[in-house]
Amino acid sequence: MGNLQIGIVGLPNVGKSTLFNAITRAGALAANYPFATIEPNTGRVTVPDERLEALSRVFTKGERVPPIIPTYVEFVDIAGLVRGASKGEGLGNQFLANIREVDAIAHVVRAFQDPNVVHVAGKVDPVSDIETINTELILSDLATVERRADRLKKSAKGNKDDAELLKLAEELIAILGEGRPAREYQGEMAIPKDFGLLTNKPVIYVANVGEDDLTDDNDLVQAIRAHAATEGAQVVKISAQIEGELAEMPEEDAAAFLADLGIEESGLNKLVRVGYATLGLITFITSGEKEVRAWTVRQGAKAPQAAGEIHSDLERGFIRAEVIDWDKMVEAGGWTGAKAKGWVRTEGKEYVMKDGDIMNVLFNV
Ligand SMILES: Nc1ncnc2c1ncn2[C@@H]1O[C@H](COP(=O)(O)OP(=O)(O)OP(=O)(O)O)[C@@H](O)[C@H]1O
Ligand SMILES: [Mg+2]
Repeated sequence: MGNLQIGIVGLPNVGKSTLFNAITRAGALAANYPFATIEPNTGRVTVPDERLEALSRVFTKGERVPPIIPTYVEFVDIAGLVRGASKGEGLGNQFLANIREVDAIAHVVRAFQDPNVVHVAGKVDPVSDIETINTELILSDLATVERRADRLKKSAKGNKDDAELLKLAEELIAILGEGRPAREYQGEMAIPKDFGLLTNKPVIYVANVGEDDLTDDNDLVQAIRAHAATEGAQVVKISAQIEGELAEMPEEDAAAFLADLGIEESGLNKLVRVGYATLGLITFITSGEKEVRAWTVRQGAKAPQAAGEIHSDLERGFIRAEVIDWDKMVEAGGWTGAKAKGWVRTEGKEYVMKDGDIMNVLFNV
């Protein structure tokens, strides 16, 4: 399924680019004034996975250490949205198009009190901020679906598929028109990806706090959590500023720094992990002396589909797969040992992949 893509939204000056910089270390301009981000930016972060390191050690032969090829999550940073963005206020609306294709939305909410950083609404009120952004996303989707419905009205005559799409579009217009997100649509049709709706994507709220508030939830974070709970959405608490500092450090220093702050995991790792969980994604691994590589599939994916991630030939010509749990492979010390112990299973076309499976595909060309 390629890399998971997450679009970053939020009001101006809430810390989106600071977070994005931490992600890419690319130095997109983060500045203390609204609309610092005037170009769409895409950056990527590796999905942290200790299993790959353990396997790379297993398959090391003398000097030859197999390279680790992780999976990535891509983030798209856009300019802050203000009230009226969907109607052309500010710069935000033109950039919404840049996140219509992403898989999920990270909604950054300011939960730090710093009088030196200007808030566009003049006060820090996360629930009101969230509602402002969500309203703009809904209005933007409403405009998108209305345009689509207009086109469908012409093509629906005599075209059954388009007639069904028109019905769907009209149901969506009713929902969005009531100020509700498209994900509340309960009908039987799946909303096609090419509708390009924003409010149909899963949202993760990112509560951006100051470094003193990383351990205990401040009032602002509590308010964000309470709001997210009403939507069934996850909250990841981070300090975008601290993430920037962490991104610059060697790994051991970063671990010590996190311990000093009293937290176990960097905010970025948490965000990536929650993103995978929210979208129901799992990782499988291909592993040997040549390389140790992670791949992403949706939960429920069967072996041929997983093989297709590696190459379409492997899906088309799939015969069977040799599968073993990654920790069994580490214990056995390689394919030969694992086979001798009888730990390598033969799985067919109906096998449902599990997180942490190592797979070797046998196929016909
Ligand atoms: N956790 C934090 N604590 C304190 N200050 C922060 C924190 N996160 C970001 N800031 C500061 O807030 C200001 C705005 O940050 P940033 O440029 O990342 O916002 P933005 O959301 O990208 O804004 P825009 O929509 O205008 O592009 C910067 O001065 C940044 O250093
Ligand atoms: Mg920015």
